[in-house]
Amino acid sequence: MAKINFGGVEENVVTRNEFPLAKAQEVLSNETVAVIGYGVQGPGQSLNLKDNGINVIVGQRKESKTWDKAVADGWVPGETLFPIEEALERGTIICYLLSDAAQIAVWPTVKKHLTAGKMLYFSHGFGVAYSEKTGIIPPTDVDVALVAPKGSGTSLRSLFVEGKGLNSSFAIHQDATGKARDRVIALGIAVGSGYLFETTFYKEVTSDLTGERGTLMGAIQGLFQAQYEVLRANGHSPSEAFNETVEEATQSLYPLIADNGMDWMYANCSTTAQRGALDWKDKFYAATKPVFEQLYKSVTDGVEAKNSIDSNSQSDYREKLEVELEAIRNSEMWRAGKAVRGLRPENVPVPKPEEALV
Ligand SMILES: NC(=O)C1=CN([C@@H]2O[C@H](COP(=O)(O)OP(=O)(O)OC[C@H]3O[C@@H](n4cnc5c(N)ncnc54)[C@H](O)[C@@H]3O)[C@@H](O)[C@H]2O)C=CC1
Ligand SMILES: CC(=O)[C@](C)(O)C(=O)O
Ligand SMILES: [Mg+2]
Ligand SMILES: [Mg+2]
Repeated sequence: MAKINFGGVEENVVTRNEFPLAKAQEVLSNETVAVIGYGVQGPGQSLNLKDNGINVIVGQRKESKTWDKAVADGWVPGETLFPIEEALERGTIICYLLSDAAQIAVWPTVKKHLTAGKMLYFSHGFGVAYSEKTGIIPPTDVDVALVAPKGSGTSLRSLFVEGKGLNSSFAIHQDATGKARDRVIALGIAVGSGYLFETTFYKEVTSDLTGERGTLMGAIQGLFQAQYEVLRANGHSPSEAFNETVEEATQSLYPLIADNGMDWMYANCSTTAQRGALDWKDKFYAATKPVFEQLYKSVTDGVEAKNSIDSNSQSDYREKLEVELEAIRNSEMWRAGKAVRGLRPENVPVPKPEEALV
């Protein structure tokens, strides 16, 4: 493992240099990796594993949209695509990539097929860390570990195809065979991770629930909406408000942060912007820090896990979700956003020269 200094704190990480793909292929050479679930992570991880030369099969409910998607992606029924129970039977490593709520429902079936020496793999600490709520308590004679890609399965696949990779955490909950560490790191490399950092199931779930409710998803919509509404209430057009709130962020300034950090983004904006941003950042920090503290407590108190399980286990979960997403989609801000995206130069057809002259 490489020791890397992150802002003054040394951590052990694994990169493709210490653990090349060839080593991952060797570690997994006698395994059948069964990816259970073909939602968001399932396709990304299974296709990357396959393209990396790993023996992988997919287990998915028959007669579901995602079964059809798996077939469209090249998985062959009866050869590499099976109903869940058959895949569980065939797999020596079970990648449990159903939604966290579905993992609770299907657990009794999974447990039946966890014979000694197999590995149970997750991409979230949820099921095991909240075992008193989920009932997921693996038998003691199997390895239990996780690789949690820090991003959507959609990006895991698209970055892999571009020759890049998402960073992932990994954790070992149970090492029954003495090989859990090699197995999980091999899987982490083979699913297309950038670098891997070590954590525990509990730390993974508490940080992940915080991040997605916070800056990654929840906070960002709240922040965008608040600024957009203030601009609109003061007579700015939707186009102006959307460009100053979202489009400039995602198209120009956030990619600069991604490339070289916040100070570099500031340094590449005007002196006027720099002064204002430096003056106002502390006010936003002070306003939001208590909310993040409240959020973290809600996570560690188990409230967030309970809310997720309660709502995601309902049979009409998808319909209710669609109503809430529809409300966001239909808000003026995101309708304006759709129009703005449509006007990006790459989305505007180039007129033929004679038309352009008219
Ligand atoms: N969505 C993402 O990009 C990320 C997900 N994760 C974790 O990865 C795991 C998988 O998450 P997603 O890919 O988002 O799952 P998902 O919500 O897309 O669902 C995956 C599959 O579960 C199946 N399913 C749902 N209910 C079922 C039931 N009752 N019986 C049988 N199958 C059922 C669906 O057909 C689907 O193929 C979770 O632990 C999640 O927290 C981790 C990082 C990112
Ligand atoms: C994409 C990801 O890692 C999230 C936001 O934590 C999730 O989908 O659960
Ligand atoms: Mg998450
Ligand atoms: Mg996450």
